[in-house]
Amino acid sequence: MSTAPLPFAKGHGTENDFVILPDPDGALDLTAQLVSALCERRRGIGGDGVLRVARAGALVRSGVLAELPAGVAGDDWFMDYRNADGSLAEMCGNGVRVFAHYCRAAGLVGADEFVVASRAGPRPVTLHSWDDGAAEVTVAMGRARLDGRSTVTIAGRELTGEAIDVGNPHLACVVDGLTPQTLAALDLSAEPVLVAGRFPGGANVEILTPLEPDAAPTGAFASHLRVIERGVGETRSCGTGLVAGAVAALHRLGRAAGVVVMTVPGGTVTVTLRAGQSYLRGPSRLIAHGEVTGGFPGR
Ligand SMILES: N[C@@H](CCC[C@H](N)C(=O)O)C(=O)O
Repeated sequence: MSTAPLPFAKGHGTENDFVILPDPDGALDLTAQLVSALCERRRGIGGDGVLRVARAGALVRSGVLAELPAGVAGDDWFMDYRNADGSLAEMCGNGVRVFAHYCRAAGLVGADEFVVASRAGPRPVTLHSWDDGAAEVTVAMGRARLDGRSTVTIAGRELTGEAIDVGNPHLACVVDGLTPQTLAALDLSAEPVLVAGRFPGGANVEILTPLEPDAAPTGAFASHLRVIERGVGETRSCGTGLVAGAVAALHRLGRAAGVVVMTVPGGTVTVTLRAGQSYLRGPSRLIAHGEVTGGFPGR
């Protein structure tokens, strides 16, 4: 058990909130128990997940990573993402925006364009604006891969969606006739039931309204989305889920490219699909810095 104080920061991207742990040398024993205790909203700091900030090479040396993911360099800053239940995930789109903001504001990087490494590979970021508390960030999220259709049962209702890999697994369900109001009224408290064996590692589930022209006359589309995240439950936003939702909704129109303004309970982001690439643009907020005391559970 460690008694040394553990520095942390707290941030969120469209209210998908994270405990950020600076650990450049990858020395912290980040157990599932410690992650879930930190994310607990009454006894802990509270968060949908943890972002450990470490050099990719240091995580290989300390055994957290078996090897560098393809395209990642040892000196890259690596987003070691953990869900609130302590499980690992390959990617977190809102997390990358907050992670990039943290790295820039903390002086770990000296430029507004750099690469954030993740288990899903490198994710180039652009900070359009930033200060110690607020930033606007675009993340190049890579190619989102459609992988056939499947179903999910939520609160006794079966929905059909597109399985989509955004580095992590999603089932994005565009529901005919769903409006922002009827979406907001859905009870998503029950655990979604996926088809047995279809997603061996589980999946994040998105429910969204069909595309409509965005209110601003820019040629963009608009959609409203809610998400139930693997390893967390319903969250107020999910960046990879927003990309998956945009891909599924455009696919229904026979399109592989387009701009979609996506609204979630925690705010609004813009997803752009172009030439086989996906881009997620939205806000990041850093709201607190502190120290977890030595006697904290899990340490
Ligand atoms: N909130 C994230 C996704 C986090 C990981 C997800 N729960 C999983 O297990 O795949 C995002 O913004 O993308």
